[in-house]
This record gives sequence, C-alpha cells and structure tokens, in this order.
Amino acid sequence: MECDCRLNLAAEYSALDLKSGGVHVIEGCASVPSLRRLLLVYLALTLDLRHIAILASYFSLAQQVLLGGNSNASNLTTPSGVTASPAPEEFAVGTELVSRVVTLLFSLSDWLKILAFGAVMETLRRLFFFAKEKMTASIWITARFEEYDSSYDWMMLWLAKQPAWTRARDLDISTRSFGLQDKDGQFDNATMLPGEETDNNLSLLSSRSIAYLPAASLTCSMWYRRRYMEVTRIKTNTGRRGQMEEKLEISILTRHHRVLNELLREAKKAYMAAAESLISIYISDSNNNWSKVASRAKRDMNSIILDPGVSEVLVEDARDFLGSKAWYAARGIPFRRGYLLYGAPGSGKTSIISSIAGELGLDIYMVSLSRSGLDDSALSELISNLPEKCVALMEDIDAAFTHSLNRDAEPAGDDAAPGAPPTAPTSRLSLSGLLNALDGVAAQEGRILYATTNKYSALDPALCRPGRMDIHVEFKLASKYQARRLFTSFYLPADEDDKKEKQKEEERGSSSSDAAPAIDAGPTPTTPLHLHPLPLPPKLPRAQITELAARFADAIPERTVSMAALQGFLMTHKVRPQEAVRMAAEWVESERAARSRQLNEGREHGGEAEEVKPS
Ligand SMILES: Nc1ncnc2c1ncn2[C@@H]1O[C@H](COP(=O)(O)OP(=O)(O)OP(=O)(O)O)[C@@H](O)[C@H]1O
Repeated sequence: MECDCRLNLAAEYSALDLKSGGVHVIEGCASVPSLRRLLLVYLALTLDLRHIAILASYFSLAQQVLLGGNSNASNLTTPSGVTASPAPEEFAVGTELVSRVVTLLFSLSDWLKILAFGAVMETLRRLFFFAKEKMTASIWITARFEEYDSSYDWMMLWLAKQPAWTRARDLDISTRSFGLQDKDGQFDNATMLPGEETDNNLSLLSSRSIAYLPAASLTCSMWYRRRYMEVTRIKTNTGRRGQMEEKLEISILTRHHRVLNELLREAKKAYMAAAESLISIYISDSNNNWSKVASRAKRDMNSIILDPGVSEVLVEDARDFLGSKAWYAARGIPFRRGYLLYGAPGSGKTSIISSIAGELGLDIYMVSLSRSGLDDSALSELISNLPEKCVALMEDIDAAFTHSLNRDAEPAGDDAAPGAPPTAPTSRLSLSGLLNALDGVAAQEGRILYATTNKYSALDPALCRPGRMDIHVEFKLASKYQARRLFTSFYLPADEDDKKEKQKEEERGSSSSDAAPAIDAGPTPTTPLHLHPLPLPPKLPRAQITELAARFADAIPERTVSMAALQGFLMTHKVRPQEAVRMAAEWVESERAARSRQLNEGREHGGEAEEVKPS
C-alpha cells in the first residue's frame, strides 16, 4: 500500500518538478508521505471534528474549482498525463501549483482518513476531559460567595485574618471592615502595619486599620487544616453605571463536605464573635434591595434615661413577643408587633430602639418612607423581604406625606401641582400603601416594627390601631428625675472604668485619693497625648456627685427642655460639674427665651408653631 503511494507520489513529484522550481520544497519521494503523515496526525490531534470537516470541505471545494476551471488542469490530476499549464498566465500557474500540492498531499481518501481519525481522537479527547472533570469534581469542593450575601463578609473577614496574606508577594490592601467596626469605628480584626502599634501618632492610630487580602482576579493558594485550598476573588462589571461586583471562589482539595462546613462554621463563628457587640444597620438601595450600611456598637440600655419602668416594659414586651411564635400561630394572630414612639424631639426615641435591638440581638432595617422613588408596591416588596427576626424602623413616619397623614391625603411627590411650594418628600407613597405593607398578606411575619413621630395627632387612626401599632409610648421633655440621672451618669464613672482606673493607680503605686485631681481640674500637663488626649472629668466622691445632681435637677424645671438639649449643655461642662450646676438655671432661661423667639417667628411666618423643636 505504502509502496503504491510512493510510486504515485514519485510520478507526481516528477511532473511538478517539470513545471516549477517552486516545488523543490518537496525533496524526493520518501519525504512526501512522512510530511503527509505528519500533517494528518497534526490535524487529527489539534483540530476537532468540526474544524476538520470545515477544512476538508474547503480544500475539496478549492480543488474542484481549480481543477474544473482549467481545461488542462484535469490532465494534471493523473500523474502520467501531466503537461505544462497554458502559459503565460501566472495565475493559472499558481492555481495549478496549489491544486497540485493539495492533490499531492491529500486525496479524498486522505480526507476521509482525517475525518475518521479526527473523530476518534476527538471522542477520546472528550472522554478524557469528561473523566478529568469528574475526577476533579470528586476531589475538589468549590464554593462561591456573592458580595451582597452575609457569607461573603464572614469569609472575607476570615481571609483578612489569615497570616498567609501578610507574606504574599501579590496582594490587595483594603481598609474595608466587611460590616464590622469596633466601638471606635475601627476594624480591629484587620492587620496593623508593621511598626504601627508603637506609633504615638493619634491620627494614624485612629484611622481605619488595614487588611491584607488575596489579590483580585488571581488564584491564590493556601492551606486549611492541612488541605490545599485555592482562593479566587472575581470582579465583574455589573453593567450598572460601571459598578463592579465581587465574588469569592474557594476550592478545597478534599472529597468531604465536612471540610467546607468546618471552614464556614469557623468563619461564621469568628464573624459573630466580632459582631457580638455590634448591631448591623440595613437600608434599602435604589434597586429596592436591603444592603448593610453600617455596624454600630450596641448601646447600653442604662445609658438611656427614661421615666422609671419605660425601657424595661419596652424590652420585656419585645422579648416576650419574640418567644411567642407558637402562641400567635395557635390563635391565628399574625406574628407581628408594632410600637409607636412619639413625642418631643431629642427625647430618646431612636436611642432606645437601637438599644433594644442590641439587647435582643436583632439587626435594624431602616425603612425610609421619604426615599425617592418609593411607591406602594416597592414598600410592600421591601417589607416582605425583611428577615424573619429583625427590627424594622420607620423614623418620622409622618414625614413621607406632604401634609397630615390620613387616608384622604393624596400621595406626595411627582404629582405635586405646578407652581405649588416645594415640598421635601419625593416619595409616591399613599397611606393605604403603607397600611397594606404593614399588615397586608405580603407583610413579613416575626418582625418588630418601631415607628417614631413628633406629630402624633397628625397620624391617621388606621395607622395607629392595634395590629399595626400595638403599643404607643409618649416621650416627653426631660423630667427632674431624668435630669438628675443624666447628671449622675455624666460625672460618675462607670463601675468598670472605676476598676480599671484603680488598677492603673495601683500599678503606679499611688492611692486613689492621691491621684484624684482637684475639682474642675483640667488635663494633667504631663499626661502623654496618646494616653489621655482629652480632659478627664474630675473624680468626685459618689456622695458629692449625688448631691450636685439633686441641685442640678432642682434647677431644671419639669418638662421644659429635651434630654438631647440637657446632654448638649452638660457636654459643654464635661469636666466642670459644679459649674454646670451653677449655670443650669441661667441656661434654662436662655433656652426658654430662644424657644419663645422661635415660636414667635414661626407664628409670623404662618408655620406650625407647636412643632418648633426646642434646641
Ligand atoms: N432619655 C435619654 N437618655 C439619654 N440620652 C438621651 C435621651 N434622650 C435623648 N438623648 C440623647 O439625645 C440625642 C438624640 O436622641 P434621639 O435621637 O434618640 O432622640 P429622638 O427622640 O429620636 O429625636 P427625634 O425625634 O428628633 O428623632 C442622643 O445623642 C441621645 O444620646
């Protein structure tokens, strides 16, 4: 068979050699079959079936066109009858040459062989990759984490704490906190720059800490519990105003899901531990999705001073509700609870809500009714997308509506009459939309709703009825009791601070009485800046502070100024409690004068005088 082939090729070679020196590349009979074989193998190995078929049909077509288009060309197909092509057209010579080479290298049977061989090779190749994929899948476990999912934050925090990255040659530096900040707004789980911890520069220390992370779009490797692991951060363009979205892909070389579960548990646990003292705050974005905007330190309930028993009732009621799912289900009552906190501005409504959320370990979802573009269906969708246990907070529930909040009011916003005075809210929300969102069929079960308002009388009774707002609590201006307790909490160091201070003083080898600065003393000049950057309040005996607090409360008339205003006043006397007591009466008078001035101005301008906020 090979012998025949050689004979034919030799004949063809001699024919070609007659025609042109250009074919001298084919040197002798023996090299042509090897070249052909080589080409065959190469094509079969490198091209897949589809490509081979295309190539084959292309060459056959070219061959037919070339040979058919030239009357003499048919002669060229038989080795014996080869004659010179009709000179002098160079094109004809060229085409003859090409067709000759094609014919010489591949006959129809060759193409069939290529096809058959290619098909076998392609099938083998596919089988190989299929087997490889199966094998890879059985020894690798790959998990993906989306940026907007909490699990992404767990994993990123976990990765940021891995020492592997501090030694990496290619890494990303980030000051992101992955939803976690400590009390000072810092991400304390992040790595400190080498040498940073010994730096006395306050501004450097108080700025955000950094985290080392695996470089984006690169696959980095590390070891997890003696298992090889690959980490890839994938950034993709969302197509929305050039916004980038990030995904995390983690592949572990293991056959067991147990390892992935262990990793997830470890990351979640570390995150939860770091977040224990924090509450997460979510708001709705322009796409009507909930997105986490911040983490705040939990506020101690004792730091919010309300009339006796109020905070206890609020927190106990919410706690009882959370534990009563079965009770509600048994009676067919929708498992929801609503609280309406109303009254004077700056009286602690928002503060107590955030404190209760912290106490119960719930995240806060802020529903901004005046958000631009929020309409009835968007609000309904937002409320139904709340997680099962959470605090939904609607601040200034009256503010979404132009005038008073009642069923007859038209939706505000886009429909405002031309030439009408501009109104702040831009929401297209109607009261019935709000009512439906609160307790319609789509309303989320298990959530606790807190609504606040300064205009209780402006609210529609339908909004305030039990089932929507089950408990109404009025927050008034400061009572004498509150003023006294606020003063005490301001100047009496917390027990823990006391202990720490005592410990420090013992270390310094001096008694606490020696160390106590004089009353109203400013900062100790020798105090290093990085230890005590602010003046310290004086340490007065408890009895003395109690006595000063009583005098302070005497000077503050009942329900005249807000707690926020009182707090502001005490802040200006942070280290001078006695001066605060001395100045209190005078300050109250100036507050009253300022308030009546504001009221008068409000009346002159036809405003709602009773809504003017006390300073
Ligand atoms: N009862 C209180 N006890 C301690 N601090 C208070 C109290 N009320 C207000 N404050 C302080 O005043 C500031 C404002 O309080 P907050 O925002 O909770 O008031 P609000 O009633 O929600 O006001 P607004 O109705 O204007 O939203 C906070 O810094 C808070 O610490």
